[in-house]
Amino acid sequence: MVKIAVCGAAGRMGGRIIAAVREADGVELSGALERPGHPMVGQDAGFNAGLGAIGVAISDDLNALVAGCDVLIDFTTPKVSLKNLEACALKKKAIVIGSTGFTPEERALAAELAKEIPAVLAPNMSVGVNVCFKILKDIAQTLGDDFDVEIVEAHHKMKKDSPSGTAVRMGEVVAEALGRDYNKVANYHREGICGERTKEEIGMQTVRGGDIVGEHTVYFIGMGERIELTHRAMSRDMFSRGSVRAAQWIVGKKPGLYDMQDVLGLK
Ligand SMILES: NC(=O)C1=CN([C@@H]2O[C@H](COP(=O)(O)OP(=O)(O)OC[C@H]3O[C@@H](n4cnc5c(N)ncnc54)[C@H](O)[C@@H]3O)[C@@H](O)[C@H]2O)C=CC1
Ligand SMILES: O=C(O)C1=N[C@H](C(=O)O)C[C@H](O)C1
Repeated sequence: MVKIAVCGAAGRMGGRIIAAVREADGVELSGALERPGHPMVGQDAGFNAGLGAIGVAISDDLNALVAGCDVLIDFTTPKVSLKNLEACALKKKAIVIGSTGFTPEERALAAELAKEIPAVLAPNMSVGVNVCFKILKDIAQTLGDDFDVEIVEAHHKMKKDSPSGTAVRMGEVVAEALGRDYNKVANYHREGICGERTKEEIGMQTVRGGDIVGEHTVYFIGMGERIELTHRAMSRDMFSRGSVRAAQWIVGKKPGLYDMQDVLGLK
């Protein structure tokens, strides 16, 4: 039985992950964590999961929570996730991180810390998006430089980071397939007389509003034809089920930084 602790327990994802743990076989919820001072600290973790009382109180004691689990699932913020990664490394516990908005420097720190423990870091834990990551590489390589690439993502009005981690990863996959450096060719901002589009750039556009769960479209725009690859999430439950699947997979693996394509065997 894999013991899973959930960090960000009062969050939009935290509640769904707690529900997914309770529904899954072979795992149990060993703890739920929230930031110190959060109003739900001390309350039953089941309430945010829509389950009623499940007998697990939300704690703010990170070290105790890590000590009591086999793996921590963390959907919070990059800075919090890095602290949790450090805490898990100290206690040799596995971690699954879904947080997005990492800077390249923060991603490098995560990779360094993951030399001590097995860790999954993935901007999107749905099967569908990870299949998209796989086929985007083939589409980009096949079409080559004659098609302009633009990525548009849309999310709910509460999302704090932009563009989404999923959109960035899609851009990275396409850039790598085309022999480009994503950080050099990503274009996040077009305003005023900005000149003609260059062949190499990858346009990154963001839509925020309402309760959109998560939508991503990659456009391959040629002269006279266009290919569009779109993924639409209608529920957070495929992210939460994916995170539990990652948690079951990562326990016992060799130290290192893995992603959801490793978990799903898509590499
Ligand atoms: N990888 C994936 O498949 C997905 C990733 N995400 C990402 O997950 C992150 C969280 O998303 P949401 O749940 O919508 O956000 P949210 O804001 O609803 O939840 C985050 C929770 O973390 C808590 N938190 C903050 N500091 C903490 C600390 N020090 N210790 C414990 N808890 C702390 C907050 O109080 C909050 O309850 C975002 O970065 C989002 O982009 C969201 C959905 C899917
Ligand atoms: O914040 C969200 O909600 C989501 N964030 C992830 C991202 O930034 O890619 C994944 C998903 O799109 C939902």
